[in-house]
Amino acid sequence: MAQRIEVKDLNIYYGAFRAVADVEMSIEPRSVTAFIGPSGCGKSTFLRTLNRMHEVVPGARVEGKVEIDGVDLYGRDIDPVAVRRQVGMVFQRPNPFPTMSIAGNVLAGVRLNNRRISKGDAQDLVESSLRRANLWNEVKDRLDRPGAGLSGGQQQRLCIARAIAVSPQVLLMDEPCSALDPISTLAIEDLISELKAEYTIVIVTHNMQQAARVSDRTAFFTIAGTGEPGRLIELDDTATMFSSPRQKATEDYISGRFG
Ligand SMILES: Nc1ncnc2c1ncn2[C@@H]1O[C@H](COP(=O)(O)OP(=O)(O)OP(=O)(O)O)[C@@H](O)[C@H]1O
Repeated sequence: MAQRIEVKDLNIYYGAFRAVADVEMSIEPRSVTAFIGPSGCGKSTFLRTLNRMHEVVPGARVEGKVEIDGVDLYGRDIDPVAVRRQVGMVFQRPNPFPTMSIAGNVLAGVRLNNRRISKGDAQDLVESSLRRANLWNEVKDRLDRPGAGLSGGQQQRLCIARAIAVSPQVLLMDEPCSALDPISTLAIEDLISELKAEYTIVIVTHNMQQAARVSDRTAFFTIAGTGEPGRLIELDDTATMFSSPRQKATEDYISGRFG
């Protein structure tokens, strides 16, 4: 299920502004890759190009290639909606549909994709997705209650259940724990470590300890100054990045001297 992502010579624009320049990157399947770097260096922008969410912003565009198992997501015949099904996304703030039931939330993506599904299959999918998101035991007796009735951490696991219910190959997470308390954060981090057995996971985080805890590989981005594009400076095994980075800019950032 998990797939390799190859980014080739990618430049990302908002209108005339080049927000991210010249990214070359391989993202390994069945692993967690963390994006770190100072505010404004383009981590979220780059993440959103990996499932074609970037182009939802008027005037936004990319040059270059993002290949998933050799297929360019920006190829001429590629349907962006199909890409977003293949590459799921979890956002900073948990965003379940508040009045929709817990079960309805899990099935929301499947229904949006117009997939016909029998009642029995729907129940099975709700259970299996919630189990994989480590939420089943907490909600199994209230599946028909609104998603908004859950705690923030539970809502975020519900969003992860919703994302995995459509069987994506890749999961993108944009600061998925930044709105959560430490206990909920640990629950999500444990979940990420479990899910990487099946998915290619990419996570943007401002929390260096979190990058060190959950990721196998870390990519450091930075900007030279205001108005300059963000650039990928270094990508390596997380243990190497945090113990002996090759670039001085990486060392300064992770040791707290910059950013
Ligand atoms: N919708 C947009 N329209 C125009 N410019 C944008 C838009 N979104 C982001 N940018 C610009 O693109 C650059 C990269 O922003 P982005 O949010 O990707 O950085 P980031 O590294 O994720 O930052 P943070 O860590 O603060 O979330 C910034 O200069 C930002 O102002």
